[in-house]
Amino acid sequence: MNAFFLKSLRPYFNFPGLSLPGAPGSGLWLDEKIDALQHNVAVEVAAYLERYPQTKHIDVYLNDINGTMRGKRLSVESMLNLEKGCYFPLSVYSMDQKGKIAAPLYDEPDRLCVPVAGSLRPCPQDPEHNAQILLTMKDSDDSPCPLEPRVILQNVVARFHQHGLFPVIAPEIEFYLTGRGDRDPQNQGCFHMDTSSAHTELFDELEQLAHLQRIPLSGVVAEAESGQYELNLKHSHRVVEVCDNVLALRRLTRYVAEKHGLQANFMAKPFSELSGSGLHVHFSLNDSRGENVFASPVNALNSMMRLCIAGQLALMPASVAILAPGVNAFRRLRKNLTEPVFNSWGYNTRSAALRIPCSDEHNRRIEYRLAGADANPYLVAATVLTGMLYGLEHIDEGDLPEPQHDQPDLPLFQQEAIEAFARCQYLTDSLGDAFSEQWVACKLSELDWFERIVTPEESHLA
Ligand SMILES: NC(=O)CC[C@H](N)C(=O)O
Repeated sequence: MNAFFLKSLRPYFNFPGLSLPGAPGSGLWLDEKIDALQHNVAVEVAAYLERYPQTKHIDVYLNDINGTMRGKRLSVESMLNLEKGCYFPLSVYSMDQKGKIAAPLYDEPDRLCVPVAGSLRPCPQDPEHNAQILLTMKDSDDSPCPLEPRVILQNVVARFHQHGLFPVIAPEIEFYLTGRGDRDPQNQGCFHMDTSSAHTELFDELEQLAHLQRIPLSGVVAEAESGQYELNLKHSHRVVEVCDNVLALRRLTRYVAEKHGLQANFMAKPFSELSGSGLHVHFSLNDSRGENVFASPVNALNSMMRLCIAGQLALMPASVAILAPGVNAFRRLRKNLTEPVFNSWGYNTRSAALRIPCSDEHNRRIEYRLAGADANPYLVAATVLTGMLYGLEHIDEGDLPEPQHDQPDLPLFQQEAIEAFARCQYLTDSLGDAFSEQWVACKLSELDWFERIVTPEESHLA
């Protein structure tokens, strides 16, 4: 990390024992290192098979750039050799939302994919007989694959860790339950307790399976619209793992809904007249002792927090292309009371993209509300954290904005958002050139496909 980062960090936050550059030798850093060393896939498999002796199959999978799981089901025998990994084509990371290879890579090479330690768990479908494990792809020289969103997030998080800072995140994912004719007719608005009880069995099963999969689901809330709900995940400094869990939870929710004759819809704007669905993420920063660096009175937010807010705002126009991954996500970014159309920050307001929720000082955090429920959580976290790094590295304290609305201007159409992303070298460098090129190619290909479709509504216009 460059000297500039250190220059801007030092005056604002001096915690004892900070040794730069490199790892502080204690606290959360060590905690994660010890954990990684203790994890051994062969040991994990043996313990799993002891606990689930009836296991017949294992799903091995990668999460692609759109957050779609891609993998295969193997027989239980393959579990015994799991640590050796298996091969998938690199083009898994060039696929668009429809699974089409949008940006062909030279030679279509296969790459070795190895299991992510600690990710072996029962599959939601028939957990006694089916297991699942997340894979991570290696590049040709055995280094982590730069096109993999999980790796991209790991790299961004590592930039904080090098300086003894530990991002903490807590996601909230909105979705609609649809199916049985119309949406749930009993809905009586936000937080209505009887609304969730209309689906008691479904949510009970979701909770049980989430527990089985070690997904720390901390709440289910009825949202503003009929049939709309929000799933809350517990905050954690294991940022990458939290994002693994968001994707596992989306899959789990779809599965449980289907079992109950319904569909879980994670589109950002499934119904033109109703509120959209967001992936809101709460961000804070811990020091190596686990203390929240943002802790400060609400009317006097400290400089670290204000620099992070300013950085997030500065990079927001370029970030939209990642936070809104398709045309549908842009339909959500329109004027409405609660969707974050005001590209701004504010206290306790849901119309701002960055909201400072009510909390005590020690839980002070930024809720980043712009991403759609369909966004890839690894990329959302990597992008928003890059904004925070930008603030810490490049923004002067004198430039910190007061709470405001309608600043900065956001690109509200996908084409211009993609262009703004491609122009922002700080963000494309942070996510990696190879990935950024793939993303632009995939998104342009999806947009091209979409714009060729003639909708029935158009015929009424001629
Ligand atoms: N309760 C809320 O915060 C509503 C959020 C809104 N559904 C969105 O799309 O972001």
